[in-house]
Amino acid sequence: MWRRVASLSPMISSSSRSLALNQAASGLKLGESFATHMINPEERASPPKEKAPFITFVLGGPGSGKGTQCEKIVETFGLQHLSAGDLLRREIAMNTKNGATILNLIKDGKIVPSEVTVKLIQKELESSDSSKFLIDGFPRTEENRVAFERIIRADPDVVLFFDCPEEEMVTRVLNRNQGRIDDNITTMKKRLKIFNALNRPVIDYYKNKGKLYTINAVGTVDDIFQHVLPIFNSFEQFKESRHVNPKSTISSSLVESSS
Ligand SMILES: Nc1ncnc2c1ncn2[C@@H]1O[C@H](COP(=O)(O)OP(=O)(O)OP(=O)(O)O)[C@@H](O)[C@H]1O
Ligand SMILES: O=c1ccn([C@@H]2O[C@H](COP(=O)(O)O)[C@@H](O)[C@H]2O)c(=O)[nH]1
Ligand SMILES: [Mg+2]
Repeated sequence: MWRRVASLSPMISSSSRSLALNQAASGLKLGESFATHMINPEERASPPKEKAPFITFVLGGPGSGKGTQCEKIVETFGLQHLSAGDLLRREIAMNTKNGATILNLIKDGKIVPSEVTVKLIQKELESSDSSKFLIDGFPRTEENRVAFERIIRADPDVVLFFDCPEEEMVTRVLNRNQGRIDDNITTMKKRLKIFNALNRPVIDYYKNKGKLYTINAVGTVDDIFQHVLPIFNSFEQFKESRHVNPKSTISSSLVESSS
């Protein structure tokens, strides 16, 4: 397990410094991948130089296109995609001790207890070699958000919100055809209610923190991705990692940032 470290390095951004420091202290795989060099005895007095992970939360209503856009972000910028819904569905498929409870909650469009979801995300973060993550469909509630901060001890660097009209989301979900237990009109109505009641306050929270990028999620997949590109391009660490569409530069007026 990661453990807390009291002193904070000025080399690490406030957003994710606890995660990097805790991982570095634990000697776990993720911590190793963030370390920029091995520490020799002369360097022990210097502040640690571990790089904090870059965390993006991907929010939006059911069927707004989060997963679809995440695939494109992964292709272009190489972040690791962690879909909270997929992690929960994997618990069901593997028939774990929480599987049956999770199935009933998802069937009903309800939110799985924070502790369960955050622990699944934590396991993925800890076992990953990546330092850049897209956390898709999480946090769903203010309680989820607080639990993530408490357990992972990190904040997102960027929050994407795919803003899509309800009728469009309903059409997309009902046509998805991937055999999801919650892709039916009854569950969809419940999911929309829960999205408006519980997820919108999270979106507002990040808007007030200046971390929210609202993207108009209507149009073709490629059109929408053109709104996503400039967001990642504006971060130094992604300029180098682009391996698709290297010439594509899009006016920042296409995207509305609250920052
Ligand atoms: N821009 C788009 N135009 C039309 N259909 C789309 C668009 N983007 C995604 N879709 C389709 O809509 C459906 C929902 O998309 P996706 O699974 O990416 O949404 P999501 O936000 O991840 O949904 P959920 O929250 O239910 O997981 C999929 O069948 C996908 O192929
Ligand atoms: O953080 C989360 C994410 C998801 N759920 C439950 O899973 C379904 C489907 O999630 P998708 O992100 O749309 O794949 C969602 O309706 C919730 O029931 C969750 O509880 N917590
Ligand atoms: Mg999805």
